[in-house]
Order: sequence, then structure tokens, then C-alpha cells
Amino acid sequence: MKPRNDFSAAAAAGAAPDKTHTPMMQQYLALKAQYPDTLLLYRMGDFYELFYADAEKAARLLDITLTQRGHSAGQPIPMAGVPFHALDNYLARLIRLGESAAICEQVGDPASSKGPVERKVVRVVTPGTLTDAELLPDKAEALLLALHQGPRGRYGLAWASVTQGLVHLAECTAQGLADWLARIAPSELIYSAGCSTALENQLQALRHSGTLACPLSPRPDWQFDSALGERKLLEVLGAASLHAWNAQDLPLAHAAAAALLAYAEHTQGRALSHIHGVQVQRDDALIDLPPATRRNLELVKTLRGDDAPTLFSLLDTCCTGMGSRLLKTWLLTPQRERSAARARLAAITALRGMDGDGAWKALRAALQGVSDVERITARIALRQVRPRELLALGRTLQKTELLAQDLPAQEPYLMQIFAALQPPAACVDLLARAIAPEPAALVRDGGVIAPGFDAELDELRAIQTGCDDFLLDLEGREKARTGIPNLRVQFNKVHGFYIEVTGSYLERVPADYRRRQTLKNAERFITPELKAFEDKALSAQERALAREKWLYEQLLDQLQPHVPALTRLAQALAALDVLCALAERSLTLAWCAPQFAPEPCIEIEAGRHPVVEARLAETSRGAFIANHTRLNANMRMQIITGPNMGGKSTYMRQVALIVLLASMGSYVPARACRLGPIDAIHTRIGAADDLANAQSTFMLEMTEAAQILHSATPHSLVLMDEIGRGTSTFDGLALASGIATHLHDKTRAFTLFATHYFELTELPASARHAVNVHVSAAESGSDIVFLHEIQPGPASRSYGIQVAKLAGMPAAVLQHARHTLATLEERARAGQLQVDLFAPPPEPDTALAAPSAVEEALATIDPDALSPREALEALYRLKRLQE
Ligand SMILES: Nc1ncnc2c1ncn2[C@@H]1O[C@H](COP(=O)(O)OP(=O)(O)OP(=O)(O)O)[C@@H](O)[C@H]1O
Repeated sequence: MKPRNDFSAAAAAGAAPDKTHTPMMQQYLALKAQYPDTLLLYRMGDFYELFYADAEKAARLLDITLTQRGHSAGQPIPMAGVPFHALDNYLARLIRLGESAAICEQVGDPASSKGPVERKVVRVVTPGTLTDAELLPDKAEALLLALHQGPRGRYGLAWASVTQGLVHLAECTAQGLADWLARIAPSELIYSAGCSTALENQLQALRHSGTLACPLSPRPDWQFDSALGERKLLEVLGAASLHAWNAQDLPLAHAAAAALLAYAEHTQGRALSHIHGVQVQRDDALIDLPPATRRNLELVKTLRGDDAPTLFSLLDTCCTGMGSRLLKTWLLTPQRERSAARARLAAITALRGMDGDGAWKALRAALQGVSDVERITARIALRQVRPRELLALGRTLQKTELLAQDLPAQEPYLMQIFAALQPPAACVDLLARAIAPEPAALVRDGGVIAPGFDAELDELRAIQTGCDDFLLDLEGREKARTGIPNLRVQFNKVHGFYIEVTGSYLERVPADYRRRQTLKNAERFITPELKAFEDKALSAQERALAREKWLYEQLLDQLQPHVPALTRLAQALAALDVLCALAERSLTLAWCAPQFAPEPCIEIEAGRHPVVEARLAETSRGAFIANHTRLNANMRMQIITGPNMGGKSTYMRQVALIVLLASMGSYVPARACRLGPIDAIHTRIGAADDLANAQSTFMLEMTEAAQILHSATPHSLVLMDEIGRGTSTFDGLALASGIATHLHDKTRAFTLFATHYFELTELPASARHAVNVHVSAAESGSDIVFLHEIQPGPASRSYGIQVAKLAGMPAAVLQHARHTLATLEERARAGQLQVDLFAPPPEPDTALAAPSAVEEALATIDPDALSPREALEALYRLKRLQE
């Protein structure tokens, strides 16, 4: 028999309440049935309790005590709980572990309830739909992504951050899916429970490989409905058509949006009224930055997985969390079309002013302490905002009026920002009048609404403050009446008001005193007058609290119409913050403004690697040596040789970082930079075993290289670092030469190809768009000095043994290595193994290349047009052909 406490199946199936359970457990089970996959935190007094399997899971995850709470239906009830005031703390831990939690509060009045107080799930906290300031990281968005599998290997994607109010839509092919998922990097992914097993396996595999680092939740099939999605989008946008957003013909993305909005609403317990826009992202609009590129270029995480030092950590001097989040978006989604980058560059230039003495400094000083208007606005719309957030918002709004005065007037992008920086006057006024100067953290504690805002509240408060005067007066009068000199009138939470008389004066107590409590040396009394006062004071306090709650709700109602304007203002503040931070960086780090060219080219004068340069400066290990790069239609490939530690990887990465920085609209670490159209940055650098996916170093290297050869175009930048070194010398060399030739002849991408195979330096002799360069080093005795300068021509030798010496290799090993090297070189000279690495391969055998009968038959089959029976017959036919 199934254990009794495995309730979920019966409950989830909507079975009638089991009358053998206690009434409270019946209520719990009915609520739990609606959230079978989510931990249900059930409010009981000062605790949130979990029961049965939830309790066991929470005890394990949160390291809290698993106890029992009596019996229900004849079985003990496992229970674990967390104190209500520590809820945020425990929620944060659950979210980090990828769990979700449904928060169930008491909503009924305990005094008038028969049986258990009425309870309701007020919100569901999930990793992708966070809104709490305490749970959200300042500098990162929590994104929820819905994925819909359409026919013929196409997918619809819809994603949003609940605190942003912007829904993103995209459609992609099966091949592009992994890249999209990596680019969006959601905190939670929902997909249709009815999707194919292949998709489910692919998602799980991406999760194991780390490409997708978030929980995956299946949702009911019917929620992924295209017509419903379109209707819902129109509803939240308050529009009649999606044309304004160019989002009309995306049925698969609409289906994903239906599930996305349904899930987000389900978690928040209300419609998302603050959604203000839809943004369609098209495959070909963004510069492609595959996961390997983000990783290898250490854009937002180092190769070790740390947050710094990275390009983002170097750039991010933003004053607000909104700015940091927007900066990250700009960095990771650079557009192929240059108008956004041009506008940002022009704005940065205007902010810098003539000699760096522009408005940026004053603006940054003003931006300090600006609150997170974006998130506070979302929380207003979701009616979750706390009093102190409203206070902070009010102060920020007053500040933004001043901020706008400092903006340089003529620049178009800044003028646009200026227009959005005007806070709605009615909102500023309302907040200033309504919120107390030092409000309590929670409305339920009172003291949130400012004095003077509401006459009734002021009156109720006056009764409470009149308390002290009355009590002093009463104490004086009672002392005089009774002649007890140390009589005191006091209050405590348990016993209310009382008159305390010590033992020695008890005989003087008048007859109208009623005993309330006996202590060791004293008695506490109440009189009719004091009782009447107590009733009035306590009821005034209760009524004041209720009035404050009501006023706060009214305030939220009055703030709703301002949500769109506040959202626009938040966007403007974020953009201004990023532009000022980029202006500051450009001046502090001596960067230049890049120029965009219509023809294909990457021309960099005195380029530097910003992160390596900053590290060198920090550690006082000398100056960074700047290098030039010149790639254009006629010079598309550099074969880079030179010693280990010479700076090859640094040089290649710096070119990619400069291209990326320019494309996002930032100044760049160089003296000058001219950049033509770019559609992707591909990198094949370093080698890390992917043990989790059972891929060897070499397999991974080849997989990544193959992907690059398939997807790069003449407008792509490709970095290839020491390709082929993961296998035997000849195999590696042969593959490296094949790959280099393909990139040069067929792909024709801008390619930086660093290698230790000297044989590859012969390529430029036959490949007219390739050139040899090397990083320079100088020998002094048996030692080596790295000059880190890129110079024309191939390197003369590799200096591996000198580098090993620098690394502290034992002298005996070095001696052995020198000897072996001499022998090998001698043998190579004598053998003169001469292979023309770059000769075109013989034509493939045409007999072999012709399609077989099975292949021909296969080509005529359209799987989508076949019934299951026809498919089976087709399979038998193919089998026969094979025989
Ligand atoms: N242009 C430069 N100016 C100053 N220092 C540099 C420069 N380039 C590289 N370095 C320093 O040299 C170190 C090694 O550089 P890098 O890793 O690029 O060498 P490499 O040639 O790729 O070596 P390997 O072939 O072993 O991978 C860097 O960490 C940096 O400290």
C-alpha cells in the first residue's frame, strides 16, 4: 500500500477532501493540490510551515529541523518550519538551489472564523519571476524564458524579466536554439510538457554542460497557444495590433508568450499591468557571440567562473543597479546595424566635453544614490512595493528634475533622455505628501503614512500621543487620592495598563481598585477610569493601523497611472548612467572613439587588451605594449607565431574586444580604430575538458572548430588559438593546415590564427590574403625577454625550453630537453620530410560521392506528409533497397 503521507497524487488529481484528515489538513491539502511541484509554505502564527514530502525536502535543503505535528488521518504529519521574519533569507536559499516556493498567508479573520482561518496562496516565488529586492541581485536580471516547439524544427521563444516590463520575442531553427538559450541565459525555462523527447533530452544535455544553468519546468500544453498569446500581448500592451512593434507574424513566439505571461501572472497572483513593450529579436540583427566566445573573451565571467577581472567588471562603474544591468545587455547584444552604436558614441562624446571636462562628472555625482526606479516601479505595478522604496523613489524623482538641467542640450540621444527624465509632477507631490520621513519597513508595523496626509489618521494618532499626558495626570491624581507616594501607572503588551503598588502600601489601596496581577513585592490594579482609557487607546491604535493599511492601498491605486511614465524615466536614468560610466572609462583609461566604415576592415592603431592592461597597472608589472592590426578585403588572415608567453592570445583577444566594444557603442582601448561590418565573433581558444559531457579535449576542439567553419562568413572575426595541439603532431598539423586553408579560401572570414606549427608559416606564400606576423622576443644568454610586439614575418624559433626554465623546470630536465631537441632537429634536417601542406587535395572519388539507391529513395520522402503506417512502409522499402 502507498504510504499515507504521499498525498500529492490524490490531491493533485483533485480528489474530494479526505474527511479522515483534520479540518486544517484538509485545507492544507486542497491548497497543496494546486501547487504539486512547488514547496508550499503555509502560514501558522509566527511560522511558515511545510508538511509531508515538502517538509522532508525543505529540512534537507535548508538544514532545518524535521518534526511531527500530531496526527491526521491516523498518520503522523512530518513538519518543518521557518520563522516568518526570516522568510526572505530562506527563500533566497531555495531560489539559489533552483527551487520554487508558494507563499500561503492567512487572509481570513481569526476572530470570526469557524474552523481553520481562511488561507490563500498570495504569490509564488520562482527563480525566473523574482521581484523582491532582497532576492534579486542588483546587477543582473532574473529572466523567465518560455520555449515553444513548433513544426519542422522551428522554435518560438518569449522571455522577460518581471521587474522590467518588456517582453522579448524570437523564432529560431533547431541549429540556432543552443546559441539563443546561451545568449538569453534565463534564470528559469518553461516548456511545453508535450514537447518531443529529443527536445527534452537536448535541454537536459545543455543543462549538464552548463550552457543552460537554470531549472526547467514543464507547463501544460494548452498554455502554448499562438492565438491566445497574441491576444494576451495585445491585452497587456493595451494595443489593437502588434504592428507597432513589428511583432505580428511570429506565431511560434506568440505561443511561447502565452505560456510566459500565464506563468508570470500565476506567480505574481495578478496581471502584469506594467508591461509596456515588445521587442522582437531577429537572428540576423545581432552580432553573433556564441557561448565559446563569451567564455573565451571573459566578457562577464572569467574562465574560472569569477565575476572579475572581466571586460564587464572593468567597464561597470555605473552608479545604479539599473545602469549595470543595461550595460551588460549592451555588451552582450551588440547590433550589426550601427545606428544604436553611433548614437551612443555621439552621446558619450558630448558628455566627455572638449577636454574631458563635460557634464559627465556632475551627472555621475547626481546619479549617486539614485534608487532602482525600474524595480520599484514594477513592484508598484505588482502592488508589492514597500514603504521605504516609495520614500527612495520620491527622493529620486525630486533629484531627476535637477539632473536634467546638467544634460548637454544639443545631442539628439541625450535630448531624448532629457525628455524622459521629467518626472510626473503629480506623482512627486503625492509621494512627498503621503510617505512619512522615516517609515517602518512594513505597512503592518504602522508609522508609514506622513502626518498631515489624512485627518482621520492624525486624529487616531493624537489619541495615542495624548496617552502620556493622561497617564501622568492620572498617576498624580491617584497618588494624591491614595497617599501612596511610589504608585506608578504603567503599560505592558500582555497585561495592558495597570497601577502598580508595592507590598508596604497595600492597605492604602482604595476599594475601586481591581487586582490585575500579583508580583513578589507588588500588586497591579486597574480602575474603571483606567479601563475606559485603555479601551479607547488600544482601539485607536488598531484603528490607526487599519487606516494606514487602507491609505497605503489607496496610494498604490493612485500611483498606478504613473507606472508608464516611471518606466520611461527608469530607462532614461539607466541609459544616462551607462553613457556617463562609458565616458568616465574612456577618459580614465585613455580610450578613443572608433569609426565605422562601409567596406570590410578591422584597422586598429596601437590597440591594447583593456583587462590585461589594467591588471599590469594594478600589479605594477610594467606598461602594456600596444599593437597595430590591419585587416581588410585583401588581407584577411594573420598567421601568428612566437614564443609561449609572448602575447599571441592577448593580441588576438584584444582585437576581438575592441571590435565588440566599438560595436556596442563604446570608446575602445586604441589610438585609432576603423571598423567595417561585423556579423559574428567566433573563437576557438584554449582547451578545457568537458568531462560532464564525455567530450575529450580534442573532440571539443574539433567540434568548436567545425561549428566555426560552418557558420562564419566574410564579415565574421575568427580567432583560432593553437588549433590541432590536442592530438599527435602530424594529425594536428594536417588538421590545422586544412582548417587555415578552408578559412582563407572558402569562409574568407577575418582570421587571427595563432600556432606553434612553424610549417603553417608557409601558407601566406600560396594564400594571397594571408600574412605572417610574430610576437617578438629577445634572447639574452640562455634566457628570454618578451617584447610583446607584433612584427611582420614568421617567428624564427619557439623558445619553449627557455620558457620552461622561467617556469622553474629542474635543470636536469632542461638539459635533457636541449639534447633531445638538438637530435630531433638534426634528424629533421637529414630526413627533409617535405610535404606540401597547402596543396589542394585530390578530387573525391566520384563513384563514392554519387548517392546510393537508399540515399536517393530517402531524398524523396517527406516525413511530415506521412501517416504512421506510411512511415513504417517507407522504412521497410528502404531496408529492402539496402539488401
Ligand atoms: N602587449 C603586451 N604588453 C605587455 N604584456 C603582455 C602583452 N601581451 C601579453 N603580455 C603578458 O604576457 C602574458 C602571456 O601572454 P599570452 O598568454 O598572450 O601569451 P601566448 O603567446 O598566447 O602564450 P602561449 O603560447 O603559451 O599561450 C600575459 O598574461 C601578459 O601578462
